[in-house]
Amino acid sequence: MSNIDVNQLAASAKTVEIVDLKQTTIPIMGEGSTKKLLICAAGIFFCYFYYGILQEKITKGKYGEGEQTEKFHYTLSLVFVQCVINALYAKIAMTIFTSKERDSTPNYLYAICSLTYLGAMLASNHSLQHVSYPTQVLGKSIKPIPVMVLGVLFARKRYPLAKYFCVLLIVMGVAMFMYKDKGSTKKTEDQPFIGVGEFLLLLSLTLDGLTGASQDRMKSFHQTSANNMMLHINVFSVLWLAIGLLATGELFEFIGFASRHPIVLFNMISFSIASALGQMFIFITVTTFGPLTCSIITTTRKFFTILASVIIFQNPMSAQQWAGTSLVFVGLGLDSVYGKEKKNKS
Ligand SMILES: Nc1ncnc2c1ncn2[C@@H]1O[C@H](COP(=O)(O)OP(=O)(O)O)[C@@H](O)[C@H]1O
Repeated sequence: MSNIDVNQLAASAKTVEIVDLKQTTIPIMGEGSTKKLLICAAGIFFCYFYYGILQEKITKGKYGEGEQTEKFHYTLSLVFVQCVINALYAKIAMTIFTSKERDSTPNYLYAICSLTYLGAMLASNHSLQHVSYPTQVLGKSIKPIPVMVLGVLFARKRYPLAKYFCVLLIVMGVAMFMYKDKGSTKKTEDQPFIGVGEFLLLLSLTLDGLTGASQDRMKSFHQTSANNMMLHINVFSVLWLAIGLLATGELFEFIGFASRHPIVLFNMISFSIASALGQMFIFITVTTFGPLTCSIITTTRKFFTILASVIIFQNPMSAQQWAGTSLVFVGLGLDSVYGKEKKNKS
């Protein structure tokens, strides 16, 4: 990405924020912003595609040979490295592009948001130790629903009725597309209905919703910029994680693990660079179009990635997957027409 691109994105983010505040509580989609939305979506798709591959490689990979084989269970350390690199990236971007940005966002809002953001990431990363990667992706596919509901409850967001309907169609479509009935792995009677993995996914979704609500508040009441949001949320997260790493003793266990398997460091740093680049687009989307639009992009990203691989490798699609795909496209199509208010009359 060239310097000019980043500057243009940042400048255009600012413009839309100002227009948004004056005229409406729901993002306006002018021609320029549609282009920007597509650039952000493409950036999120590309960076998080690589992010997903590395996440699975790190958390599900086997380290060592034979009896010496070890599993990776250092979620705090992984998210710590990720947040450090995210924060560094935001700081560099601010120094180079927008050093004079004023920020009226109170620190307590950043502190709360970083706790929920971090909790959501830790819970979803940790769930991978209890459920498979496809199950985690399926569970998190309903993310726009908690983001929308908690935004309405805690950030006084208001959406047209059509928006609720479109979000429901998209989420149902993605979930239908992802869901695979595993007939052979039936639950036995003494297995609980909700296991640890499912509980962690529910927790992660709730925290995603609360993160969205606090970001909605920052956007509406403080016009927080993308770089400021990215920097402060990650710096607070680094602080919480440093406390967690020391309190649990994971830091020392992880240092031992990394010295036995140094490849993990390389993968973690590549993962974090993909995360930082992806987060830049995430925060531009959040501060320009709001956390709900962002969660729709991140959710449909997973769907489109799998759909692309099905098409590229010419795998057959089940009737359920066709139905799911149709729902997603109908939902996205209707959303682009009816899901937003053109202008606030007041
Ligand atoms: N609203 C947001 N604010 C900050 N970071 C976000 C937001 N949405 C997503 N992210 C970042 O992007 C990562 C991937 O998000 P996503 O694709 O929705 O997958 P998941 O939440 O299932 O891990 C998150 O772990 C987080 O680091």
